[in-house]
Amino acid sequence: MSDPFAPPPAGAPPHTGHDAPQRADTPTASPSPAAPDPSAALSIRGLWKRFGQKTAVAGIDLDVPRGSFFGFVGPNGAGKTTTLSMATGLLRPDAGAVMVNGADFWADPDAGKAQLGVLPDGVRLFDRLTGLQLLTYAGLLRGMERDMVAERSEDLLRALDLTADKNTFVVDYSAGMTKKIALGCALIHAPRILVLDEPFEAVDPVSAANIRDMLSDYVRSGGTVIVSSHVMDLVQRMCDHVAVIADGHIRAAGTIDDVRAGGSLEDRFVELVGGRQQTEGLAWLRTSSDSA
Ligand SMILES: Nc1ncnc2c1ncn2[C@@H]1O[C@H](COP(=O)(O)OP(=O)(O)OP(=O)(O)O)[C@@H](O)[C@H]1O
Repeated sequence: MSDPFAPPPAGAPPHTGHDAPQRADTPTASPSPAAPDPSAALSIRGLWKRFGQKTAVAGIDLDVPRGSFFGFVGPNGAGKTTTLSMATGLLRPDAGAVMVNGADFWADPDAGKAQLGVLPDGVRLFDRLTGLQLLTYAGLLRGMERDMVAERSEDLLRALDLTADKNTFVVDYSAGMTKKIALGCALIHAPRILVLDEPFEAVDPVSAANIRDMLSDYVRSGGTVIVSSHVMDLVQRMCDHVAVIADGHIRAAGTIDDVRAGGSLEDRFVELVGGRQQTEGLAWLRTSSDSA
């Protein structure tokens, strides 16, 4: 049997790990430096995704150690959501390999998904359910016993400060409340790996601190958290590992201390991705230039 993770021979179309159609403009994968790491919670090799002419993810390699609190950062449009979507079964890669806890994810996505709790970006929920009903639905969908679902739902509602709103329809939740109930749905089956796209966006500081504590506790007990965020200070304080992505390429990855190299993560991020404007800015926006 051929090695499913072997890079394609030179000139050959990239290995997809599944039956994705090949396009003439699909990039030829550059050989990855090594096979995926089976000891990692998530190991990615040569992952590609194109949308028309736009290359969103350009053949990245990434290892997320088990038991790590892993930050995934990058500027707008860098490829974070696309990468996380391909790593969690929401989007089929054009090429490349994804290994979750040592198993080829795209060879058996259902088995992979069972190990993951996912908070996707732009989450679409069944919002005509109440918060409690939505958690119950998520738990039952994961094959959990009804008693356990009921118990964990109450625990989650308390931890997320949503108990008072448990019988409110999700459609009537604020953006932050919606984010929190979606997070609850990702947690209810106690997965070994959590993949959270911008979990703190729109969440108030007290709830965010509670969620951080909950996630830190989860990591201490052996779970792995992968979290995308734009808030460098938060990532620096909360995570032990980080990867920086820009233009679909990984610019740096490793422990927080390795990546920030003595400075702040924010300064290092700006250095790695560039983009600070040296121009005069928007002259017409200054109140002093009132030509109107
Ligand atoms: N379904 C799609 N169709 C076309 N282009 C897409 C699609 N999804 C993503 N892209 C493009 O791929 C690139 C990467 O997008 P992605 O959403 O992965 O970035 P991101 O790092 O998550 O950005 P942000 O921080 O703004 O959420 C962007 O240029 C985006 O416009």
